[in-house]
Amino acid sequence: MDYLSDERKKSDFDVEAMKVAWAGSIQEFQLSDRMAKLVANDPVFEKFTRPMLGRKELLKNTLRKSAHAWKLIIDLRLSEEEAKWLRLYVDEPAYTDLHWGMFIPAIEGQGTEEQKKKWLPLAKKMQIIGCYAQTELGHGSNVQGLETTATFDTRTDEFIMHSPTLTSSKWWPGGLGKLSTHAVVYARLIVGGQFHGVHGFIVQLRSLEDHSPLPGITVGDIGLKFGNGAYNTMDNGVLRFDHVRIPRNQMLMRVSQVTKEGKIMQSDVPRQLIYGTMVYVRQTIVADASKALSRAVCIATRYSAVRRQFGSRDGGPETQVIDYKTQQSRLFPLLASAYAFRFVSEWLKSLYLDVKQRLEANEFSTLPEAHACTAGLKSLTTTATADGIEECRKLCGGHGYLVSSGLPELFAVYIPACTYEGDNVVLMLQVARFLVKTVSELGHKKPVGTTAYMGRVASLMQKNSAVQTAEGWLNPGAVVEAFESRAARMAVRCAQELAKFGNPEEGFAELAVDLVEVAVSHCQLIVVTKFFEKLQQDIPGKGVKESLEVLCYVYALFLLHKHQGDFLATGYLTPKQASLANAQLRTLYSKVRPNAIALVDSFSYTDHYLGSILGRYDGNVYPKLYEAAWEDPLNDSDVIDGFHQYVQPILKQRLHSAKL
Ligand SMILES: CCCCCCCCCC/C=C\CCCCCCCCCC(=O)SCCNC(=O)CCNC(=O)[C@H](O)C(C)(C)COP(=O)(O)OP(=O)(O)OC[C@H]1O[C@@H](n2cnc3c(N)ncnc32)[C@H](O)[C@@H]1OP(=O)(O)O
Ligand SMILES: Cc1cc2nc3c(=O)[nH]c(=O)nc-3n(C[C@H](O)[C@H](O)[C@H](O)COP(=O)(O)OP(=O)(O)OC[C@H]3O[C@@H](n4cnc5c(N)ncnc54)[C@H](O)[C@@H]3O)c2cc1C
Repeated sequence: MDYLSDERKKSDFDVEAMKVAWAGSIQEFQLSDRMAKLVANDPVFEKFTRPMLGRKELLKNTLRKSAHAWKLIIDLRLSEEEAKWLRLYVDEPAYTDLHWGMFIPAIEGQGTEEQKKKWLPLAKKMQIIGCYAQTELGHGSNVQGLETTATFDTRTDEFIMHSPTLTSSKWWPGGLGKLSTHAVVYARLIVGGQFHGVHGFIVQLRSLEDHSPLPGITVGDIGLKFGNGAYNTMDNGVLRFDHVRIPRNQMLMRVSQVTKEGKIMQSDVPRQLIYGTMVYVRQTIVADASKALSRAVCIATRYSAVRRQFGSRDGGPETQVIDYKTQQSRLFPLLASAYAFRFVSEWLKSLYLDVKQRLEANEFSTLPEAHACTAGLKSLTTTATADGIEECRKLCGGHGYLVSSGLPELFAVYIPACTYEGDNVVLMLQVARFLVKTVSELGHKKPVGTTAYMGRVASLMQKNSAVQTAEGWLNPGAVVEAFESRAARMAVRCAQELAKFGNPEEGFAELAVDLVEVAVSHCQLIVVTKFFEKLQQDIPGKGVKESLEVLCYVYALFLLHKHQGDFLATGYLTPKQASLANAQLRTLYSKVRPNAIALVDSFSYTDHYLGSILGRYDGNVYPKLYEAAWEDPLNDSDVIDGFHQYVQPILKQRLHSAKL
């Protein structure tokens, strides 16, 4: 029985076509759909018991699933794209993520041709397992502050890897604790007693025979992390070196080379390329944000249509909570954000692929913008997604707090995304630096790409919004101009404040809070612009483009409402215009309402992937919640183990004193 079938009938667009729009293309949709079904129908990938497993069982279970996934990849000859979808739907962080997601990309981006030829085939056949060992106990954000040393010994043509202090212990790398045989280790290069910056080195950690740590290496897991199950399927590790020797050719040498004689040779490649793996991963994290948020939103939307509270008339049914305006005002902007992040991630991927191609051809001019976009959008989307998942939990009331809602584990797995791959505030400060630089160069350098609007700064500073009616806000030009003006005005104002400081670094530190707000406004402008640009494309299917248009305006006007202080303070909007935008937003929520279930169905998530009783496709929530309760191990017996030992004596004492 489909309890949501009435809801599904209300929609006015072609859901199958929307699935394709969400996936990006028919090929991508089919590929993803095939992998989703493959995983959902395979009992090895069951995940309901995960939160109840102890750490050792949990990790062993993850190893079993990873081995099974690898077998499927080999047996079914899955392509790399298919394998990525398979990984998504298996839905369990594992050591293999860092192997494929960071170790291999680090060698690809920073290794010489010779190094790639040697290491990549081994890694791609998984004959070695690698991780990305950058962060230390004492330093994560400040990469130049890392303490691990790699000292070149000209006599033996080797580097000596050493951890001179407790704080230099590598700390956090995923896959390091128990599984990796190798790591790309970031360390201070010391040649002839001189420090030559931080570089990556390929270091073998464990024997390929019996997996025991090699001499001089101390390695282990850093311990339990937030939440049951969740990220505890990953062996985040600690690593120390005691004068471990590696051959010279295991320093990744695309950026700088050390010769046998101990000479440092700089190639034309900028040193920032050492940070290149982070640019790649941040871009993938933006795509993951849309997946995590859409998943939470799908659960909360379906449940909001099933759940009824208050409002019964003449004994009729109560009101579906999705019909409360307050519920809509919390849920629909998140639904719109999921779509917005999906489309901006599509754009970011194409930007990244373009930069990658240029880097391969030794063309580096677009690297700073790629860094700013990946850092800023990673920060913006992960912050919004982490907050959004928690909001979805609240939108599901008490039942959202049950593990069987799927939301607690999703939240616990997701929130470190605000920290890993760059703390979100630290990353926004990088964007701010880029913007301040752009403003300071306006006189002699034409801004391009995502900062092109700064080239029109004079008019953006003068022109105010012309919107007169609520309908007036349904105009891409009006909306984009509002976001451009806000971002440009905030950036210029901040740059003017900065100029008052004799020492720019002092000014940057003092104005950091304002600078982060400038960076956020710039990143929001990117997301809004890319959503409107997406709508310029051919999007087939009845009503699909129209529904996306509604979501695009919801996303933009919700942000405008939330940050109306910025829009008003910069003088671009009047209070009347801000309130017209809010009125339009209310109207838009009413347009979303009949399509809400169809819009989340368009993510095409299987019940296995959602892992949520509240978000079941058929809406059959209550019987399934009731059934699931009885599957809890506490309900194996009517009288709980420990009752006779610890509780009964207390009860007896009460009876005894009652007699007195
Ligand atoms: C066939 C089978 C296939 C099977 C497939 C399986 C599929 C699995 C795939 C899974 C895919 C993906 C999964 C990925 C899993 C992810 C899980 C996450 C794990 C998390 C990993 C980590 O956290 S790794 C550690 C990350 N650490 C950080 O991010 C540190 C943050 N700090 C920094 O980035 C920097 O230090 C800093 C940006 C803060 C810089 O500070 P500082 O001011 O000191 O900088 P510098 O002086 O060094 O340099 C400043 C100049 O450099 C520019 N800059 C800075 N960063 C970059 C960059 N990244 N790129 C380019 N340029 C950069 C900066 O702008 C300055 O420039 P100028 O102003 O011009 O000088
Ligand atoms: C689950 C997980 C997996 C991870 N996986 C890996 C991995 O595989 N490999 C790896 O190398 N690392 C990994 N990390 C480490 C991760 O990359 C770092 O934790 C991250 O980069 C943040 O650095 P930090 O811990 O030093 O934070 P800190 O920099 O110490 O941040 C603490 C606080 O200080 C603030 N702060 C710091 N600097 C500034 C500044 N300049 N201005 C203003 N505020 C500032 C931050 O905003 C934050 O609020 C992982 C971390 C987690 C949680």
